[in-house]
Amino acid sequence: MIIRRVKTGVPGMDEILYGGIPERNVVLLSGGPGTGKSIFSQQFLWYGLQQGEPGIYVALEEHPVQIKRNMIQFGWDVRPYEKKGMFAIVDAFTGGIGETAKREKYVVRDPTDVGLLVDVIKEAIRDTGAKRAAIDSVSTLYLTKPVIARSVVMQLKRVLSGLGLTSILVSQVSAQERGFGGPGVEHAADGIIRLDLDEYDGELYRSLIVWKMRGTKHSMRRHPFDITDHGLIVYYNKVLRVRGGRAFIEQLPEKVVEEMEKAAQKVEDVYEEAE
Ligand SMILES: Nc1ncnc2c1ncn2[C@@H]1O[C@H](COP(=O)(O)OP(=O)(O)OP(=O)(O)O)[C@@H](O)[C@H]1O
Repeated sequence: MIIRRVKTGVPGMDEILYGGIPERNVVLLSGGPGTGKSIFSQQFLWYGLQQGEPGIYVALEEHPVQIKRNMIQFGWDVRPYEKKGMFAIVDAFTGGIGETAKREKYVVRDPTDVGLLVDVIKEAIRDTGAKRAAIDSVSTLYLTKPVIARSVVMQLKRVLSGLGLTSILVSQVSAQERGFGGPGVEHAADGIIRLDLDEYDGELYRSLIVWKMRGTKHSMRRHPFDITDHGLIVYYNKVLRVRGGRAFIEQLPEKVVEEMEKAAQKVEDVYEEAE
């Protein structure tokens, strides 16, 4: 049986994942402040929309108006897709307070009530026919109650994966923390992608590593990436190595690069044949 894959739409990322995220996987996108988690998850949804795949964005950290404004900066204007009913923001931020919030269709009055949140998410999925979801950030749901972290993620996973969606759960960790958001969460997730921003010798370097991804082979290396006016670009053909407190970006051997490219191309071919 072939595993269907969902392309992230982040250039270079699908090569690292040997073709994309296996369908229905719930992926923890973890990282410190300013590492690019929100942008990555928005790019993932935007790419889906370009492929005709509806999506939902669950906003727990930012006002929906601000999210749309941020996305436009990268050329990702979701408003026409909202009008068409292909995209929805679940507002779990405002609690329904404010004029703009009153116009939002999917408002979670009490975001600490996970049952309520799940109900609104289900409604948004039903209405849009979503195939992709991003929750930004899932850590907000259990910040003050770490003991419920695993059960929150499991509840979300049952709904999202059960309804056939492929999802990104943004997980905030502190800048120096080595983990991904707590043991319960890390094991419950089907995949973990870790984004990092580290200072070496007076300079900040962005890099990412796929820690786990059920259902597929993936690169085991730390790859550098950039954030540009068009979103993230991952250098799947390069590796970030640290020696003596200094960072070095090195080209990977041709053979390794080719293997990733071939795997990603194979997935493309399978899809083309299926069409
Ligand atoms: N147009 C751009 N070009 C280059 N870099 C940009 C651009 N826009 C934003 N950035 C970078 O992206 C960072 C913000 O990314 P993002 O909001 O995705 O971070 P995050 O990981 O979600 O952070 P947090 O957990 O703090 O919300 C900024 O700090 C900046 O470094």
